[in-house]
Amino acid sequence: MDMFKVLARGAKIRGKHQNDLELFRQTPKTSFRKEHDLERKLHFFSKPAKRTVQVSKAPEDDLDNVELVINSEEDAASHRASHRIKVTGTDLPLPIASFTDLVRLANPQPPVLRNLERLGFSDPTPIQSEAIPALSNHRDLIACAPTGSGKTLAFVIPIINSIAAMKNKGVKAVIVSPTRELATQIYEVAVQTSRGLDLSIGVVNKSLLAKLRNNNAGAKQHMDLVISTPLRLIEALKTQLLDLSTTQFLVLDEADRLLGDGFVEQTDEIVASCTNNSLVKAIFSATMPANVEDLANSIMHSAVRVIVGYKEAASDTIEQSLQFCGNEHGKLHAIRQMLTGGEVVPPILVFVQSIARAKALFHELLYDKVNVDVIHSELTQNQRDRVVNNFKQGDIWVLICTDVLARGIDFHGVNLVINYDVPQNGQAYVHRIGRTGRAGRKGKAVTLYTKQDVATLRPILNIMKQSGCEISDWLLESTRQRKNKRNIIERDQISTVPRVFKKQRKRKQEIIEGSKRRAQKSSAKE
Ligand SMILES: Nc1ncnc2c1ncn2[C@@H]1O[C@H](COP(=O)(O)OP(=O)(O)OP(=O)(O)O)[C@@H](O)[C@H]1O
Repeated sequence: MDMFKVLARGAKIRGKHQNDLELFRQTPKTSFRKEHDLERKLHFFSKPAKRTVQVSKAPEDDLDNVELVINSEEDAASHRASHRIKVTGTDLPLPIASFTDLVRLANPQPPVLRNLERLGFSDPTPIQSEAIPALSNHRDLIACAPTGSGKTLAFVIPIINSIAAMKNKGVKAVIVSPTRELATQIYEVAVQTSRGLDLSIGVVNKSLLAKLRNNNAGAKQHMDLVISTPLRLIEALKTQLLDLSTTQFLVLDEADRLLGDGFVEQTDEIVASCTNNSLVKAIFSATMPANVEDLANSIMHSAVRVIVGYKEAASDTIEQSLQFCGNEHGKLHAIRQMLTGGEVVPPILVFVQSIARAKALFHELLYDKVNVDVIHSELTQNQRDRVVNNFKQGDIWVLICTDVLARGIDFHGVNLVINYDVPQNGQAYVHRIGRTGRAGRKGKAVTLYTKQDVATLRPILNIMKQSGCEISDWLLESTRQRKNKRNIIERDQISTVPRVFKKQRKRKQEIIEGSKRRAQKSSAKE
């Protein structure tokens, strides 16, 4: 079947692509293990089989009889070695090897176990195996694990377990994320995990703020867990609609973004608003530069530090490649070839460097009748939500985006990420390509580059090399020779209009403006 037709707007999807669509639409109802038996060797999601109690046998009844897998420091060391987990800190809690091991932690909530089973999750991922006991033991935490390795549940499970047992009033836990899309996604995970528990959970957005404003003073006492972007949270704090003086848990998701330029002052303000002496602070990300860790350590007390795999590495379920396209025109040609040549299977995410370029590429691909949409921060929140939902439903096959979707977003079954523009740095690269190859699934990522980009490829080549990709010597050599200060590249516009016509147009424009100026001058003299 011609992929051009498959990608065409409004196309009916049949035959071999039906399966891809199903995977894309699927929410994880069935056991991840069952679905992906062939992929069990992938270490981020595999574990030695040694359990005696299954959650499926009525979790509440089994809780007293659970035989723990990890009972000693030796067990812990072998678990850590087999999953490439490095843990440092003092007085470290033992990891858990199954969700039923939650029983040995403070305040296990049977509904949480039931909910995890319903979601098809029986075993914690490596980051969950360490973060859940650390946070349940009220330890500050620095956690770095690959994209798509389950970091969200690593903080949601212990928070839900803990706050469900707290009797005090006021906001008990706060999760901060850099974008609203991610905040909404975390909210959905928290709601699914806490079904059956009497908890009030909310995303801080305009409608929640309006509700809090219209309610009587008691309203704020009913928020147990709030999830928010920094700006909205600060708005809520400044207008005294929320008060974090009773908060016990503060999680910064995508912490290197929240503690980096653009957000650090706001994050600082939020940390300062959490005045409870027993506040537990945790930071999570797939990339954790040393300066971010230093910053985090300055506000933490004897933190547990967990690194799964290598810091700042791409997930090893992603097949990475580079494609040289000469110039900007070549890139447009290459993406057209890819999307219409039948080699790539949707759903596909395409990252570009700016909003203007996102819009321009969207119009070019629309012209090719590709089933494509675009998302960026100039759209209203409703428009953004609609685009995200359409992509999740499989109604859109190719989604063009800026870095607004680069972090955290968990679209199921994205087959390919195309970096139409080379990302600005290694971290952006790791997060962008991490939208595929999630939860043990395989994915592909291709980065298009031009002659102009070669100077900036170094960090990406390093990440690719670390993942075992073969990089040609000439490319390594050419990036070595250049000064690699990453700047945003001034690129030619994305357009099919040939350069010669553009020049003619420009010349015509200059002639018109020149004659306007001359006319203005002579009328001024008169
Ligand atoms: N224990 C588990 N077993 C199987 N799948 C899981 C488990 N925990 C989480 N998942 C699934 O893994 C996927 C990725 O999880 P999540 O979005 O939390 O990744 P992440 O590590 O936060 O990624 P990113 O760094 O991109 O934000 C989700 O679809 C989630 O449902």
